Amino acid sequence: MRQKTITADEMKAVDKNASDIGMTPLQLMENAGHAVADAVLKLNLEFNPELNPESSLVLFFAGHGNNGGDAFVAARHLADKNIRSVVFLLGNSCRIKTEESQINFRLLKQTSLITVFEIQSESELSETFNSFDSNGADGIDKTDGTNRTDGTNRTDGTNRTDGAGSSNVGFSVIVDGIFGTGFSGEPKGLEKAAIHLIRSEKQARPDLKVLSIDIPSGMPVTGAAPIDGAAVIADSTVTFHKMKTFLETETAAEFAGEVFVYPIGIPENAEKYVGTGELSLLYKRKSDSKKGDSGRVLVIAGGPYSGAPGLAG
Ligand SMILES: NC(=O)C1=CN([C@@H]2O[C@H](COP(=O)(O)OP(=O)(O)OC[C@H]3O[C@@H](n4cnc5c(N)ncnc54)[C@H](O)[C@@H]3O)[C@@H](O)[C@H]2O)[C@H](O)CC1
Ligand SMILES: [K+]
Repeated sequence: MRQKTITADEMKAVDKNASDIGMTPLQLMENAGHAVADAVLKLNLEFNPELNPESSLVLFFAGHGNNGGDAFVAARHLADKNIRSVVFLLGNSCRIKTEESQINFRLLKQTSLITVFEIQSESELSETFNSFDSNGADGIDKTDGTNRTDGTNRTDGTNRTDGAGSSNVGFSVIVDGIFGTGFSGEPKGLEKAAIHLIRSEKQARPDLKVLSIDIPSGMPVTGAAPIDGAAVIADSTVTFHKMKTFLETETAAEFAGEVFVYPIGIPENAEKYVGTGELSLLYKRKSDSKKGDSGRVLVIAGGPYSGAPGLAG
């Protein structure tokens, strides 16, 4: 499996092989998130944390899969460069699916430059977003040095001690970590609302940069057109390890923007040798399948060694 472009399923198989030989999912997520932070910095060359650390704010939309986990890591790496981020986790943190994503979510609370909101409903999404949109960084309450993830009192713009609102700081970059390669079907509810919000904000503010992690959320990994066109339209997309087949489609040309491929430290042997990852690529038979349901095999054999071909039948 050493071709230049790979599918989402093949990427999962490589991930599994990498894990089997000692490259943990946590390490891969760390490298992926670091790559996203790097891409954000390249996207917005106006960030100048040394001269003016308050000049820019990045808004992350995160879902409950590892795509959201990459977003958490990226926010932490941006904080390392003195750049403030706001993270909108769509739904409750108890729904975060994987251990590596949970670990990185918890780490967000250890950094004062990151503010986290666990968004519970569509109305809360627009209220919280508008508290930033119209008044700069008004949604951030930093008096107690902690991040508010409790679902209370987050849109009033009061109790600021740092004057962030008066500088009218807005989001200069939105990072889309809602859905990655684990997405299927169609976006609904809060996720769908978030996708529409990102799209309408981009339309209203052409200067705003939108960066998608791995794939624009809502775009099918088959490369097919999104249902009802409900996918993020990004200025750029950061994908990992290798170019993905779905990012070379006509749909991607419409939604993904410029595509950057970042290495994330997958060891060569994870792809060179077949491992347990390949098992996931095998055709899955139905538990009630009968003879012939899963296809037919033509055995061409003969000569003195007829036992094996005979048994194959
Ligand atoms: N080697 C790599 O490429 C690495 C990739 N990483 C990142 O991981 C994601 C894939 O993560 P995964 O958890 O498998 O999938 P998602 O983040 O897309 O999570 C989807 C989440 O949502 C559920 N879901 C699916 N469809 C729907 C739907 N229509 N509505 C609601 N919910 C839905 C699904 O059940 C999942 O729970 C990859 O894209 C990269 O960003 C690693 O971090 C590093 C290695
Ligand atoms: K995404």
